[in-house]
Amino acid sequence: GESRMGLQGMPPSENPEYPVEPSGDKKVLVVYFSHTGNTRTIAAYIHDAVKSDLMEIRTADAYPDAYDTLLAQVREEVATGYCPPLTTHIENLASYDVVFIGYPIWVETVAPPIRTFLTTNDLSGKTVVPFCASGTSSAEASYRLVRSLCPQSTVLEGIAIEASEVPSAESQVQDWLGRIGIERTEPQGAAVRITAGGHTFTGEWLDTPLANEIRGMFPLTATLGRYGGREYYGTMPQQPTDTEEGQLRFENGDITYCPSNNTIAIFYAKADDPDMGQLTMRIIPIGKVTSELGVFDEMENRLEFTFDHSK
Ligand SMILES: Cc1cc2nc3c(=O)[nH]c(=O)nc-3n(C[C@H](O)[C@H](O)[C@H](O)COP(=O)(O)O)c2cc1C
Repeated sequence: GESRMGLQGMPPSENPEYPVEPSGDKKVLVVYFSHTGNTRTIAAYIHDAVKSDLMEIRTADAYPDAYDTLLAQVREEVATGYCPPLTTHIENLASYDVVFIGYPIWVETVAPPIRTFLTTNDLSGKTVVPFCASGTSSAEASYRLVRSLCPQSTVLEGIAIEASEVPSAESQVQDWLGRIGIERTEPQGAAVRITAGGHTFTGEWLDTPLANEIRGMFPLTATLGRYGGREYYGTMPQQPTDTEEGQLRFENGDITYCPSNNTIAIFYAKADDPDMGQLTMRIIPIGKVTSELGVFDEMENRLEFTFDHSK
């Protein structure tokens, strides 16, 4: 997809990675400042867990590396409420619904570049989520500052991770995202309805070239027979052309196409069975049955199945 952010003064390697569709119908941005990389690592955990854009905030003047010099400068900046100029400019900030804001705790509060970011950008009406890397300080004062700098935003519970914990904190971050209700929602495939022997199943169809080609044949009727106590399969009424290589494993519920013998199958059981969980012919997933799979065990061994759009 197109990159949705305008960047100035940043090398190409710093462009946001994988601009992808956001979580659910919300557009999410993860923006952060990091001096020694801990906040960057947490930002990556969030970016991996949530469908978001990712952007690092850079200052016009780099902070010194020497700790004492840096500490003296940061103390002064925090005491005076100084806003260091940034080279990062997010052109379409308005289009985001949720903005994660990451920073190291510096002298008990938000690192000054974030003060600049929150002062120069309008986040009103958005959901703002603070996250930070810290030493041993509480992050509460930093959250208060975030709330006071975005009074018109909904500021959610933040997370603070101690520097030494950062490398092993991915699941902690995922738990927190679940707690605050921001989780990745997988894109929903097209809803389909499958009927056989008086039963109706609901399912999702994938958005792949092959799956779409087969969906174009709906209503698709085929006679499928039970095999191995795990699947119903049978020959397709027409042969699709847009095939891929396929795979030798399946999940229960998978609706698949097998190019070697032009068959469609519904796998309903035994994905974890040491013998029957293995395939000898490659299959390509095209959809998934989302309703109760136990029904398949009780149906006749040979049946006419109809795949159609859900009405
Ligand atoms: C100048 C400076 C001041 C800091 N002040 C604090 C502090 O007051 N409380 C704290 O818990 N950690 C403090 N730290 C530690 C950082 O919050 C911690 O190392 C953090 O993981 C750095 O994140 P980063 O790697 O993203 O820059 C300070 C670090 C620096 C460099």
